[in-house]
Amino acid sequence: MLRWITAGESHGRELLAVLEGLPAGIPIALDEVQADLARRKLGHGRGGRMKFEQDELTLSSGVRHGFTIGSPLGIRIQNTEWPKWTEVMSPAPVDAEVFTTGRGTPLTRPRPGHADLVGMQKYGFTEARPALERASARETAARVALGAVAKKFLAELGIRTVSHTVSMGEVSLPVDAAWPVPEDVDRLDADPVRCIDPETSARMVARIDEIRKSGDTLGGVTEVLVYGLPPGLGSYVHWDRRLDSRLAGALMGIQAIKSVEVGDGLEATKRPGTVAHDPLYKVDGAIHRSSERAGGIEGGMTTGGILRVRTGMKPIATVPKALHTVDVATGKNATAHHQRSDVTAVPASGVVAEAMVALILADAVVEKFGGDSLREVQRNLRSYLDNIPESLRTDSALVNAETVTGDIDDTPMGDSLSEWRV
Ligand SMILES: Cc1cc2nc3c(=O)[nH]c(=O)nc-3n(C[C@H](O)[C@H](O)[C@H](O)COP(=O)(O)O)c2cc1C
Ligand SMILES: C=C(O[C@@H]1CC(C(=O)O)=C[C@@H](OP(=O)(O)O)[C@H]1O)C(=O)O
Repeated sequence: MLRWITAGESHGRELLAVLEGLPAGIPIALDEVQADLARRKLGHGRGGRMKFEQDELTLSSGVRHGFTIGSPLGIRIQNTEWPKWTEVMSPAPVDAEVFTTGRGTPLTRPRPGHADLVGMQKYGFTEARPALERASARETAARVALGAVAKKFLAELGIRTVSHTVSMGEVSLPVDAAWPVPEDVDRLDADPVRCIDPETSARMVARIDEIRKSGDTLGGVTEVLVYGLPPGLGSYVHWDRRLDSRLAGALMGIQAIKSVEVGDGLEATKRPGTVAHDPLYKVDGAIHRSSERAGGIEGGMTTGGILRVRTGMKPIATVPKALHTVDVATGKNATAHHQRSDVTAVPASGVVAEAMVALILADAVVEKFGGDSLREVQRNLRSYLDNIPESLRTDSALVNAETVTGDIDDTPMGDSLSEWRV
């Protein structure tokens, strides 16, 4: 089992992350983890902090001479602005009253759409600072660092991820646009909104500029695709072992994510069954599918095809044209407090989603193939694939159903199935 945990406030000293359960022998280079952190800061529409935040990374434990050693992997990411925040965020005791009121200007006008108000109610604060500090998506830097390590592990097994932006507000990628492949990662990262189609990207950028000028914010949808997965990660036997359940939980755990779709998702709910699934065909000695509508998961398990999941992000809640709220210090109607903020973080949310998907898949790999060293995992994976009987072997290459020839056996199956037919 793989376990991970993060700690750290947005304007605290640093973020901490621990990943436990990885096999030994995975090559980890600091600059590769750092590169993933840099990808998360990209994207047209991000705010001032992303320009100067350095994401100063330290690998504190679990890696020796460039390889994991099987012990918990510890990561620290220092916050560049800490010197400016040492007093407001100081862990040193001041006096009893400061526990609830804090130092610095008290934030008593909670922002709708944030953890501000309920955080105060739940934890007993009289201002929003102690709640918003941890609710902030600054924490996603720690998850992306862990995800970078998980991706290195998966890459050693031939499993590769890519993510891209599907829609920005009402501007969407055409439905027939080709899916990105891992070779597109650099091109996507170089695009201002991480969109595969230049024409749609330009429209998304223009929409962000328009929204910024009007003092508003935008949400959107990103998609993660994973190539090279074996069939059988996850399981149908129990709800919490289903891979789609685990992915959805992890993705919904990203700040501001409000929907998760697997494969054709909601689109598929509008279609009849004949055009909603992925029929099977035997061609040249292997079973092929003719479509990838299910998103590479059937019965809570990977099919061996391309895994495809989408996450929908709500618009940033710190709206410059401030939303209506109540000042809880005076009891009067007011406008929410506003500080520097992103206009949109949809492109960054795709990079975070990629990290969460990689962590869940790495966990599922450890569960299925076990192993204390990378070599052992690789051996177990090979042996599993080699032992799938000839008659059940699948090939992830799609076939064109119209070109499949030969007789179709449509006689009813044995007694047990025909009994259902009543
Ligand atoms: C990468 C990323 C960056 C974000 N940046 C901001 C931001 O600059 N300002 C803001 O108000 N919310 C930002 N958010 C969203 C808030 O953290 C989120 O809306 C808040 O935690 C409440 O959302 P929830 O109800 O889903 O928890 C960001 C989210 C992500 C994933
Ligand atoms: C710091 C990051 O994102 C932050 C997420 C965030 C929020 O409210 O979620 C608010 C902003 O922070 P600040 O209030 O300090 O400007 C973003 O910059 C980051 O992604 O590394």
